[in-house]
Amino acid sequence: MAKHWADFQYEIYLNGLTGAVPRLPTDLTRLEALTERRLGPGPVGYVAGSAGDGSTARANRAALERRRIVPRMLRDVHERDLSVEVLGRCLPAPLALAPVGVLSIMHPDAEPAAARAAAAQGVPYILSSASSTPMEQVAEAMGDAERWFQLYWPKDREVARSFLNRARAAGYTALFVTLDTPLLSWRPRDLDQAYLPFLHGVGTANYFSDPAFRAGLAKPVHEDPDAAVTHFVGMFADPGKTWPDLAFLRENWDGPIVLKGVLHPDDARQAADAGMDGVVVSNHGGRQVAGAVAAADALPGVVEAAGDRLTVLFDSGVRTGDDVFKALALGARAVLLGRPYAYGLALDGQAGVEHVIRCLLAEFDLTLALSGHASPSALSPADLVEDTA
Ligand SMILES: Cc1cc2nc3c(=O)[nH]c(=O)nc-3n(C[C@H](O)[C@H](O)[C@H](O)COP(=O)(O)O)c2cc1C
Ligand SMILES: CC(C)CC(=O)C(=O)O
Repeated sequence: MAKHWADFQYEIYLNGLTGAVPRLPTDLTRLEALTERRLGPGPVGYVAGSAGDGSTARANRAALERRRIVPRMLRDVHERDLSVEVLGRCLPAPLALAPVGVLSIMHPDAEPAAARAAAAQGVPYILSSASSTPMEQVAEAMGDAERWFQLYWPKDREVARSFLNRARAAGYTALFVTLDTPLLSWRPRDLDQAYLPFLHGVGTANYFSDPAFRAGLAKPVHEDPDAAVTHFVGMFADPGKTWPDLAFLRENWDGPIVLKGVLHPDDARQAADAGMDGVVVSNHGGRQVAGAVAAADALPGVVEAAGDRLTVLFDSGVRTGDDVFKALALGARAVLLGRPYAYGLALDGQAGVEHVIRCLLAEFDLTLALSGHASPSALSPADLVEDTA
């Protein structure tokens, strides 16, 4: 019998018999406000902020909220199985933790704590290139859990090649290449605080520990950290890249490659033509293009264009179990969770991230069952209506 994530609900009530209540709210939309009170203005602005006036981040939520579930009754939901196949792996639920860099500004235990939480719950963790901890150390923290690596594609080919070699050697099996960040967007919350973690050396661990990166420095990092940061800023991304450049990644990575940040159906077709394995429909949580299409509104078009040539994943705005339901009903195979787990980490370290995962999946499991479905594969757009009021 598959695990019933909804059992967490009963566990909470049972614990209540001894007077215990959850340390964090079970409504994950409340975590941001709590984090705002806990962290300094720079870090909290960085994680909670988005591009421009925040309209894309708001649109992400609105596009999910506008879609309403139409529950069905009397359909035997006693036994449920939330498992899905993603990139050739069987996942226990349609969820992975999105790559979120610089987690040490949230909590000193940073990426290893998030990775341990994901591993404990059996959920894949996608480690960011811009992590505060080198990829090898995070891999160790994950034990034998599924490891996926996110690449910010460096301008320097040798550094890119070195990252891919290191990731493979450390046991990462799938590569997520983020396309929507060739430049950092206009982010007023960060600009008003004049705060960018990288300039404080945070998020540079994979670079500063990389032999190919270090070969480009006149002096060792510890002798001239400012020069190392400048070198990092110069090579972090390359706005000159185009579709044919993907051949380099295909030649240097033999596992699945997923392009993150795809919103247009034609880009999905190009991804498939370039031999990619999947796409993440994402607008980076509203952090890149202010005024961009909401991710949930872009999802159906990408799903149609992808057909059976690509695995389609989704992120941007997922906060609740019903958001997961809606993304899957619109055609995503699984969702990536972003800010909520970073807030869980900020508020309660590894335990906070585990709490977030368990709440989200318990709520999803219950939403699925109460809507008359026993597995994610049963969902379709017909389970939703659009609230046009
Ligand atoms: C603080 C922060 C750091 C992020 N760092 C990365 C990153 O290093 N690589 C990446 O591909 N996406 C990064 N993202 C984007 C997430 O992977 C994901 O697309 C986004 O958080 C989803 O939106 P949501 O937070 O509204 O759910 C970051 C997001 C946040 C909030
Ligand atoms: C721009 C990156 C370095 C980190 C990131 O993805 C983000 O802050 O959204």
